[in-house]
Amino acid sequence: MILDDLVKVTTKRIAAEKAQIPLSKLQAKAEQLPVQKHSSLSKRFLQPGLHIIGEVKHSSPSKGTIVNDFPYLQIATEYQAANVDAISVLTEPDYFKGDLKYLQEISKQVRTPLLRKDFTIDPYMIYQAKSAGASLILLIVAILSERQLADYLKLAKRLGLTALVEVHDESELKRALNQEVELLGVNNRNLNDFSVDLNNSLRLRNLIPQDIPMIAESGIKTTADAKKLKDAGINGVLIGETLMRSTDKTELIKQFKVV
Ligand SMILES: O=C(O)c1ccccc1NCC(=O)[C@H](O)[C@H](O)COP(=O)(O)O
Repeated sequence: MILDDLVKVTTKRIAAEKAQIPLSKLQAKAEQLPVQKHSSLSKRFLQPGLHIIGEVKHSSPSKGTIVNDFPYLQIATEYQAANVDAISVLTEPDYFKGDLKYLQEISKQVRTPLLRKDFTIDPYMIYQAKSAGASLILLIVAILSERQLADYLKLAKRLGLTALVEVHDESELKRALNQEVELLGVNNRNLNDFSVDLNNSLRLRNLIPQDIPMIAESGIKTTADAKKLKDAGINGVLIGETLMRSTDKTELIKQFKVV
């Protein structure tokens, strides 16, 4: 399965990065940065309306290269001007052509909260996210043990980061809800065959307490998709490919916001 490969390459990459910048040095840097008031971000997603997380995504395992031209700073600036609630920045290099430097540079240019979109499997990556200017990190339940999930949630909280905890099915959701989760993402993409089914989000919404904001992730193409999700009580959508391929991202975001 693709997640196994992603974990493998990420483990190797992080080992190499630790050899370049030791954990102690990164930790010292991250811990001296200001801690934002915790949980204000997740609460924001509970406010009325459909919240939008726009993704800066160059490539993906399911689609290959999505766009040839990738002016990531310009894209993030456009997302901010269109008033997205957060910007997801892919930093995984091997399958998504992402880079931590995109996050670092974007954080210097925009004030919108940034999600470090990567396959978090080591606390080192959480310190990296904080140091690079992220406000949110992604924790994918499928690739974490109970212990890791609990420890990473605790570390994120201590650093003032909001964790978007991602699940794909009922059993992962159950594991997530055993923890103190403040923001839940439901991925509509089946990572075995890459098929996308928005019903995944619709089905799981009913099993998630109303006070935990839920973000539907992947495969959102049209305003009709977004409306269906909003009408089902879903608080936000994370949109990558559709925005990346759009020649008028501002207008498209405007349309998604008013479904
Ligand atoms: O996008 C993929 O092909 C993919 C494959 C394996 C693991 C994760 C993958 N995507 C990560 C994401 O969560 C999406 O980038 C995000 O939900 C946006 O999806 P989309 O709007 O369909 O680009």
